Amino acid sequence: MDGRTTAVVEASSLGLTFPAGDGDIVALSDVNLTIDKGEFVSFIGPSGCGKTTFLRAIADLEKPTSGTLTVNGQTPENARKDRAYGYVFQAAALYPWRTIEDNVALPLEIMGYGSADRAERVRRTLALVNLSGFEKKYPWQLSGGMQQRASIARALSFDADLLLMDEPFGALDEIVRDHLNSELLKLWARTEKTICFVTHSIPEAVYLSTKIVVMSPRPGRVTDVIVSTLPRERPLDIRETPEFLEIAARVRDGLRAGHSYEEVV
Ligand SMILES: Nc1ncnc2c1ncn2[C@@H]1O[C@H](COP(=O)(O)OP(=O)(O)OP(=O)(O)O)[C@@H](O)[C@H]1O
Repeated sequence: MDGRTTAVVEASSLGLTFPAGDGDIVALSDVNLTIDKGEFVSFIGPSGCGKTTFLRAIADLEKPTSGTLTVNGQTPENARKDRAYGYVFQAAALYPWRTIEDNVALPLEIMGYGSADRAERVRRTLALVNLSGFEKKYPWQLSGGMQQRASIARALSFDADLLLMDEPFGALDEIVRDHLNSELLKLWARTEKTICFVTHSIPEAVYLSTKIVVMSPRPGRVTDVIVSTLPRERPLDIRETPEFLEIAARVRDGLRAGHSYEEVV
């Protein structure tokens, strides 16, 4: 961070095209977006609108083909080298032969943290996601929701300020998802991380976010950016309030406007 800006992610006229044999695929086109420190930003839109590509570009896993993208005021490559982000995938992607604590410690091992520091960080991050006491278990001994919490702990273990989460709760049933949503909000409040979160769920996006980015496909672009008027502290029953439903309706309208039903098979 250069001290002049609080922008964690800044995209300006960002475009990203994948070359393909039968014509290029424009995954992102003219994306302009600022994500400030401490924001919780959700990306919502139909399949193929470029949500994952945008997250991967922030993480320096894809290279933009036009425009500019900065992360903490730096190029994505330098931000990656600075360990600016933790990444949480849809599947927990834990190694089955490693215990939960050894899974969480893995990035720390790769980054060369000493064993005492590793142990302390594993203890602290497992406590953050309410998994204290499960250190010695193997992933298959935990429920899907607990596995996903372990993968969040792994992403948090090296203290990155930015957390990139690609549909982390998409495969979980609704009750577990509700629970993890409210836990994630508490974790966000406690840690003051900046979170970029991909989802297909309107209620999830509205419940979690300070800002909702609505995207549409072909080419992938941002069609609406909704700044939430909900308070930061959100009990689950906030989802029944008129204010919540109003934001959800605006997201739904944005999704409808960008959706071509003819192309759905
Ligand atoms: N490595 C790649 N090579 C070619 N095309 C790609 C590649 N990665 C993504 N695409 C294409 O880019 C577009 C955007 O993909 P992306 O995965 O970002 O969409 P998404 O909004 O995350 O979709 P979903 O909700 O299904 O995960 C899609 O048309 C996809 O097929």
